[in-house]
Amino acid sequence: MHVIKVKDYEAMSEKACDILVKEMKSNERAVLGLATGSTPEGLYKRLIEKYKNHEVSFKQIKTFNLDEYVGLDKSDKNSYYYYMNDKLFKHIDIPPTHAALPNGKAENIAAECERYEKKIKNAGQIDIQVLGIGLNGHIGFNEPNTPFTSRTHVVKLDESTRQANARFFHSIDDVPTEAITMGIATIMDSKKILLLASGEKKAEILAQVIHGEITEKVPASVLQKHPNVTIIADEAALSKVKI
Ligand SMILES: N[C@@H]1[C@@H](O)[C@H](O)[C@@H](COP(=O)(O)O)O[C@@H]1O
Repeated sequence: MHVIKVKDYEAMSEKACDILVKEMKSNERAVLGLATGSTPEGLYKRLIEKYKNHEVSFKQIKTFNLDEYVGLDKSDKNSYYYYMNDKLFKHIDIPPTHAALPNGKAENIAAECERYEKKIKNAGQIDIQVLGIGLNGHIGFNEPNTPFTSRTHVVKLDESTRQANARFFHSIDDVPTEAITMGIATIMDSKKILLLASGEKKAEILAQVIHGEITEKVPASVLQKHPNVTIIADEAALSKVKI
């Protein structure tokens, strides 16, 4: 794992943007894996700037998001579909058919998981997968004890994850109980992985991910086994890591 320590959230976003732009410049048909949450918002703002300054085009880029809540409509402000459209897609020239998320409103969720996994496979490998990290070490919505061999599947969300994400909803009762997520093996198939972390509240879990045992109890610890992982984290998030 290559760890890049930066000063703060802005510097993390800047560095992540540089890496994605470099990838898109070297391969205009790059396949990007994208994440939601607060962490990548600064990255998306910068990518929009780069697009507006004609430095990059997304016309031939394909994207796959990690996850989506089950049961939320695309028009629901808390769906990841809405988030991605609002924070990135509607501001750039990506063809809507190239920007994929799991469909959390599919009638048959199991079939939807299979369809999504196949769609990723058909696009070839994901060139760079962007990840945030949950406080319990989840990546995508792969909660602790998800098998490392998992493919896209439906998950029951941890109470701690629902609590952590409740800030976006009216109340905790409105937070969905299930989600569709790329599996850990799906994520590990990516050629490169970029894990972003900012803030003191990520310090404990990040230390476990970098120095701890590789265990399904800490889903992100699997990244130690991936040949090309870059962690970009700020000083606060790395405050418990010796580097
Ligand atoms: N499913 C998402 C994850 O993909 C994300 O990494 C995590 C951390 O979110 P944040 O970046 O807001 O800390 O939250 C959610 O649960």
